[in-house]
Amino acid sequence: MPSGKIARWASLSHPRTGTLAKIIDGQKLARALRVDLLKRADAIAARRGTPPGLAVILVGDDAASAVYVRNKIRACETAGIHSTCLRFPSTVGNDELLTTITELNEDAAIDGILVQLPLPPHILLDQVLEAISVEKDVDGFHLYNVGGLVTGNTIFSPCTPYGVVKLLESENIAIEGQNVVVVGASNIVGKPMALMLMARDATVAICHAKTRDLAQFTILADILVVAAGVPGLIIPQMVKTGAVVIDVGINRLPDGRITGDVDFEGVSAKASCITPVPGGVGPMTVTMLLENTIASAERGLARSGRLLENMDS
Ligand SMILES: Nc1nc2c(c(=O)[nH]1)N[C@@H](CN(C=O)c1ccc(C(=O)N[C@@H](CCC(=O)O)C(=O)O)cc1)CN2
Ligand SMILES: [Mg+2]
Repeated sequence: MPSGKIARWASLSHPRTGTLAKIIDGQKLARALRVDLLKRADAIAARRGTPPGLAVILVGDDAASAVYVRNKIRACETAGIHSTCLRFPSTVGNDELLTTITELNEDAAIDGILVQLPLPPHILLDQVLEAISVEKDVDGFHLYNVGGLVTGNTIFSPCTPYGVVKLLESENIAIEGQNVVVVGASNIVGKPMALMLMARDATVAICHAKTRDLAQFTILADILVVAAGVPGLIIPQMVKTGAVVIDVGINRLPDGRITGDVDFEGVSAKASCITPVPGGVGPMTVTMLLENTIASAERGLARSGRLLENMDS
């Protein structure tokens, strides 16, 4: 059961058409998915003698990044993934990062590599992301994988939008033919989210900081995905009755608590389904990182199996 305030709303809620939205519990789904991930990781370890491996590169001393990385490392432990965190001071040179990534690309025990964002401004972000082997790019930030979202050839989907798709699927929420409005056009959430939903035949509009009269778009959304980084941006008047509302925002309040981009209590009275913050999309982001890492290891095994077959024939 969800805890605290979430539990109070969950107990009052009823599906889809009621006056209080159903709360989509990302924590619960993440826990359920990790049971299966652990089985897949164990199967990989049994076949190749080493568990799936993830390398995380953390640069500088951003407190939030350190927390996210710690959570990823802990999540790996629960899913049978071996993880290693390589920490660098904020003064690290671009070349040192590139050398490290090259070594990790060649390391057979490492199936996934990610560079925690944001990076200090002197680091050439594009160069660093492009240095990661596309086959180990478990964040899905490499240009090849980003481009693959357009053409349907991506190897890894970026974790946050992938988590949103899983949440929608878990609730049997139809995507095909639905009007989707994505608020926020970042490279790591808004843009890939829009592409992934287009690939599932939704009609998608992307709004952003320069959009005039945001409400005229959001009010049309059957599914509203909000990743703007503006606390309380979405109020009930901006939401169609019965809409599915996915809040990807993570904003830290002065008292240390985190809140999303959606007025949760107000919008819950209008939406049919809604994700809370925390406990909605966030836990799914980390779970999809585990999924991508395990999928990478499975693909590696399939490749080496094919190689052996070719040598036999
Ligand atoms: N290399 C990457 N950098 C960043 C990513 C990313 O996917 N890859 N995304 C964000 C940060 N992030 C993961 O890295 C992330 C942020 C928040 C959560 C999360 O679980 N949030 C919880 C609340 C946590 C809290 O209380 O602080 C929730 O919403 O329930 C997961 C992952 C930017 N950088
Ligand atoms: Mg959340």
